[in-house]
Amino acid sequence: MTGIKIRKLVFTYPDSKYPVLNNINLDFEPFSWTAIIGHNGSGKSTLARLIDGLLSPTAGSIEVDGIQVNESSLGQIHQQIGFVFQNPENQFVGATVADDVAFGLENRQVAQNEMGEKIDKALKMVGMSDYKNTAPINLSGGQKQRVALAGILALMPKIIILDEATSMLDPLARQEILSLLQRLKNEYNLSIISITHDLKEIELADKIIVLNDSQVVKQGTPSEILKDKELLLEIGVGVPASQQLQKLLVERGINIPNRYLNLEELKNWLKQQLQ
Ligand SMILES: Nc1ncnc2c1ncn2[C@@H]1O[C@H](COP(=O)(O)OP(=O)(O)OP(=O)(O)O)[C@@H](O)[C@H]1O
Repeated sequence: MTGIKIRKLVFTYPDSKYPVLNNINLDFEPFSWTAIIGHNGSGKSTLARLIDGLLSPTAGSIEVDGIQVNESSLGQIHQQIGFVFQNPENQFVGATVADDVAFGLENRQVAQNEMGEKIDKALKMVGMSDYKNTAPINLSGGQKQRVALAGILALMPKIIILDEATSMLDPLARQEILSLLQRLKNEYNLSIISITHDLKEIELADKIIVLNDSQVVKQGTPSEILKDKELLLEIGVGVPASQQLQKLLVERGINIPNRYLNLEELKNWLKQQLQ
């Protein structure tokens, strides 16, 4: 079980007067998908870096799976957490896809005779076995993110943090990588934390955390958060198309359910009404 417990967390960058995060209390349930949303500069990436121990809290505490995140526990924490960033190009170090996946394993000093099997398994998990000997530079954006993911999965983390990991992908590649992550999460009991501005990605979460003005201003399920149009506009996420359509239907006097419906649910509801 890998949950994360954050208590009274404060973080101020050394050259800044004001905290980026101020008195944050949060729980991330094990095996869950949590989306962190908020406008640019609201502290989402900073929070992720604090969870991974890349930054140290100014005050307060973070526990990952019962282990306090601090300098002496960094090795243990990094074994549990894998990061996927926005631009996969920045994550590549190997001349081939296989070399690249090997990099993290080499850092962990995995024995040479176990390496091949682990690389093959990770590439199979992300559907990239056929590209083992390809140079990463020759892959599409979606394929690059799959390889970056394989490099992380080879290390068998329990938590994957996606820091705007799908933001550079086209809609199809984005959908593919999100479906892959959903499948992997269920198959391997992973916890996912996704920092995102993308509504499709937000909808996948079990829980959404909204950051604003260095605080957690709201937490809830996608249906609770995505029907709050004012909040979504304030943090620059935009209002889901289904919500805009729902509003239009209500204005036309159509008696539509008073809860959040995603596009698929709205389509099905309309179909039923028209039968
Ligand atoms: N290394 C740093 N030193 C000083 N200030 C920083 C540093 N990194 C980030 N900041 C500041 O901290 C605030 C939060 O940044 P952070 O990257 O966590 O926000 P974010 O919500 O992830 O933003 P975005 O959506 O644009 O990625 C911003 O005001 C940013 O300028």
